[in-house]
Amino acid sequence: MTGRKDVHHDFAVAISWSRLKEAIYEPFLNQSIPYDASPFASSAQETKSGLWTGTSRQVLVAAGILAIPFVFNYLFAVIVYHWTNLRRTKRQTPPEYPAMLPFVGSTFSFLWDSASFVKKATSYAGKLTCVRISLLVNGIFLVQEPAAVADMWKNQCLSSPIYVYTIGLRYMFGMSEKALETYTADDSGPARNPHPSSNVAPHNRVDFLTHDLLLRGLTGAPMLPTFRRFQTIVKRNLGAQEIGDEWVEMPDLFRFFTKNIGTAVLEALFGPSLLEINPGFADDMWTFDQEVQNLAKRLPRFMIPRAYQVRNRMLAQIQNWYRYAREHFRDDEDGAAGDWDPFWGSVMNRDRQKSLLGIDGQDDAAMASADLGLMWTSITNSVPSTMMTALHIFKDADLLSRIRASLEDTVSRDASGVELAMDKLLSKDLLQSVYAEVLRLYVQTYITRCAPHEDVAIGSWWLPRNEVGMVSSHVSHMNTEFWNEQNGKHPVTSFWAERFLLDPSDAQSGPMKRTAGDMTNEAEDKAAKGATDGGQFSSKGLSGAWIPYGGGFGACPGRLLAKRMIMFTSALLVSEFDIEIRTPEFEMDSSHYGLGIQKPKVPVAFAIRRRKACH
Ligand code: HEM
Repeated sequence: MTGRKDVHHDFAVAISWSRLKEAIYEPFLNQSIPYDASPFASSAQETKSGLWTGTSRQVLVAAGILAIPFVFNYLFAVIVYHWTNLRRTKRQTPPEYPAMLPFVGSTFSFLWDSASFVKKATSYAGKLTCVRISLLVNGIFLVQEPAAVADMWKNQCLSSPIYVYTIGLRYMFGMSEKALETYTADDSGPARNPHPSSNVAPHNRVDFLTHDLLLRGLTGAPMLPTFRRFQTIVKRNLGAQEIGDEWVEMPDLFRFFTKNIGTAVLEALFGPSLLEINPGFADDMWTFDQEVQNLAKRLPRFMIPRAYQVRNRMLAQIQNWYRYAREHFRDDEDGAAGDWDPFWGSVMNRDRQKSLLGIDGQDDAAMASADLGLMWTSITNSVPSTMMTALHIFKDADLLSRIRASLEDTVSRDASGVELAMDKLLSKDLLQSVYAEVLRLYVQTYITRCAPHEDVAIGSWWLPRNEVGMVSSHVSHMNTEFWNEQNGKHPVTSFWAERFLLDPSDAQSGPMKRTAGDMTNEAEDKAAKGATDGGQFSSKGLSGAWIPYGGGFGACPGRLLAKRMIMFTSALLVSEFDIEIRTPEFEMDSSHYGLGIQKPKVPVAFAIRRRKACH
């Protein structure tokens, strides 16, 4: 027995080949010892356990031998990683983040522990950096160094989201491989002029055509009519709720928002017909949203049947809508239907039909996948962010009364109801700061770029040609090197309504961290007294740091509409209703990390009543 222990001990201390051989062969040798002549086993039971010990040790040792190349490989990767970071030269490719398992690389950590893995992988010596992570199929570059992120937005070659489009359309929104071929073949870029090295036919420039239609539809002339529809529908939806002077208890704030605000987003953008002919569509959207991260992880149908069922149902409902709208919509040669009609909603949808169906391989089914993506993006980002803005305001009585006071010159009422002057509302400092802080705190999205034709300089690194660069908004938003935390009083992980208010005479104010050297005497005095006079909303200098909407030419085309929807809805609720939050403490859910905005993990109960001042 002692001899066996020694073998184990020696193996652990020094891996010597002769000992390993001995350890592997010994159990076989033991098997040949006659039962009754065995010096070790005195019973059948003991023989069995002796054999078991031997076999398991053999397996362990064999595994140990097999692991040796992996261990060396890992150690080598660790050395290269540190070497590259410590001896950085200008314009080098970001180093590979060491991963124990070859082929699989960091896949499991990236998919199942994203928040902490991405945070860990993208910081070196306490600062944000750029790094390559290897995944099952290929690798991606995580880009977090602020200068590199800012360059991602500036460089026209990096403005195409086509890579993430193809991934999203294939795995999340169910587009067929045939239709996807045009997407994967398009290397012409999203700009009006195609990349000089690209040979894609003009009618197949799906990247440009999609982006251009979205920009025109969501930031151009049709945006305001869409927003006005949204205002009318929200007021109609809230008016239809049975809420009077008495408190009404409700179990789930998110449900309240999906019902009243989510349907308003859908109806304003896509018209009432979509929801009228598919009464379950809005609810299906939230079921789909619960499942979408499983689809993004590429889990097969038998593991997540509900995800595939709800997706199929929604794709069929969208195609129903096309048929209905085609049958009922009438326009004349002057385009009298204008920017909005009840069948297609925004003119953008009519234009998308005309343009996108002309692309090779596209049909109604492919179009439905693209529209499901657009619908999901528009509603699942704006509803939770509106809810979190309102929730923070109503949770804090002092903040609520300051916001109410600031909105006094914005609200007017007449016989037809309440009106909010949007030009004034959009420039309210405190409300803008709350909105910006909510997006900073809760948006957990990846912004993905790829330059198919050339290597691109990002900060002091190179992003190689045809490789995918990805920025996590959350990592940038939690950068303690950048954000002002007022010496720990307002950590980046917590909500601070005034974070984006800059008072020039107060060096402790503003979104960015400032050093003591920046302070004037007056500012030092104020800081010592802890005084703040408010200040003005400021987003100056935040281009590589506050990135809830991505950035540059590829930035979210819905951002202007989203800001209007969030600020309008919050202001409307604040001026028309009292809300008491009954579940003040809750955890936020990070399970959608990379795909959008956090929501509370549990239903947030609340009570609501119409404000007496509003009658
Ligand atoms: C708070 C709300 C929202 C947030 C945080 C958000 C965030 C984002 C982000 C991070 C991107 C990627 C941008 C990039 O690659 O640089 C994006 C893309 C996009 N967003 Fe938004 N979004 C919001 C609301 C909306 C709304 C309301 C719409 C539609 C009405 C919309 C439509 C889109 C579309 C269509 C894209 C893809 C754009 C393209 O590829 O050209 N988003 N959004």
